[in-house]
Amino acid sequence: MTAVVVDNVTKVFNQGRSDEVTALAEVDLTVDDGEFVSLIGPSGCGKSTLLRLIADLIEPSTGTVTVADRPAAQARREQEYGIAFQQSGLFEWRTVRRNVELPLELRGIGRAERKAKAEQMLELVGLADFAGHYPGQLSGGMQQRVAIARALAVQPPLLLMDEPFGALDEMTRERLQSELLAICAKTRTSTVFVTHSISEAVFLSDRVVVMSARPGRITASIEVRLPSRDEAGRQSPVYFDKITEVRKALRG
Ligand SMILES: Nc1ncnc2c1ncn2[C@@H]1O[C@H](COP(=O)(O)OP(=O)(O)OP(=O)(O)O)[C@@H](O)[C@H]1O
Repeated sequence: MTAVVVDNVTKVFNQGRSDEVTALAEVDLTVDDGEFVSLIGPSGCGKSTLLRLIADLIEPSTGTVTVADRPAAQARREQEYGIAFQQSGLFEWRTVRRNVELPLELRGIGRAERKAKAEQMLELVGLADFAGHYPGQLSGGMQQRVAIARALAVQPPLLLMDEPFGALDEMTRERLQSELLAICAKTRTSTVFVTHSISEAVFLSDRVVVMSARPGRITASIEVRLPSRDEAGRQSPVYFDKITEVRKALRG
C-alpha cells in the first residue's frame, strides 16, 4: 500500500477571476507506507494547500490525489488520517478531554475506553492536569498540544500536520518531536508534516520535500538517514550536512 500519491496536481484558486492564484503547479508526491515526509518552502508556496488537498478539504483543479490506495474523498470518509493544523480547531464548548475523545466518539468507541485513551494522550502531551479545562482557558501552545493529542488518539494510518509545533517553546517542541517519532515508529504511521524549520524537518523526516515560491512546485526531495533520532542524532555530522543540503535547495 502507498500512503499518499499526488499525481500531477495543479491548484488554481478563484479561477477565471482577476484575483486568480495558481497555488500549485504539476505537483507529484508519493509518500510510502510508514514514511515521514516534511514539506518545506517559502511562505505562500502552497504547503498548506498541498496538505489540504491530501486531506480532501479542497479539490485539485487538475490531477488526482490518492490516500491509502483510494480516492482522497473516500479515504476521508473512512477516516484514514488524523489532522493537526496551525489553528488548533478545538471545540470551545467541550472540555480538553472531550475534545480529544471526539474522533473516538465518531468511531463508536465506548465511554470508558474513550476516557482512558484521551487521558493517556493528554499525559503524552503533558496536559493530564488540564483534562477538565476548556480550550479558552489554555495558552495557544497548550491548545496546539490538545489538537496533537486528538490527532493521535485514533492512531490513524496517516497523520497530516501543518506546523503543529510552531507555537511551542523549544524544550516542549523537542519533547513532542521525540514523542511523535516514537508514536509513528510504534504504529507505523505515515506522516506529512509542514514546517518552516529546516532543523525540525531534518530531525523528523525520512525525506524532506522542498518547494519553490508561487506557483508552488517541488524542486528537491532529500533523503535523510540519521544514525539515530535522539540527542546523538542531533549532533551527528549527517544532521548538519542535511541541514546544509536543505538550505541550499531552498535557496535554489
Ligand atoms: N482559499 C484560498 N483562496 C485564494 N487563495 C488561496 C486560498 N488558500 C490559499 N491561497 C493562496 O495560495 C497560495 C499558497 O498558500 P498556502 O497557504 O498553501 O501557502 P503556505 O506555503 O502554506 O504558506 P505559509 O508558509 O505562509 O503558511 C498563497 O498565495 C495563498 O494566498
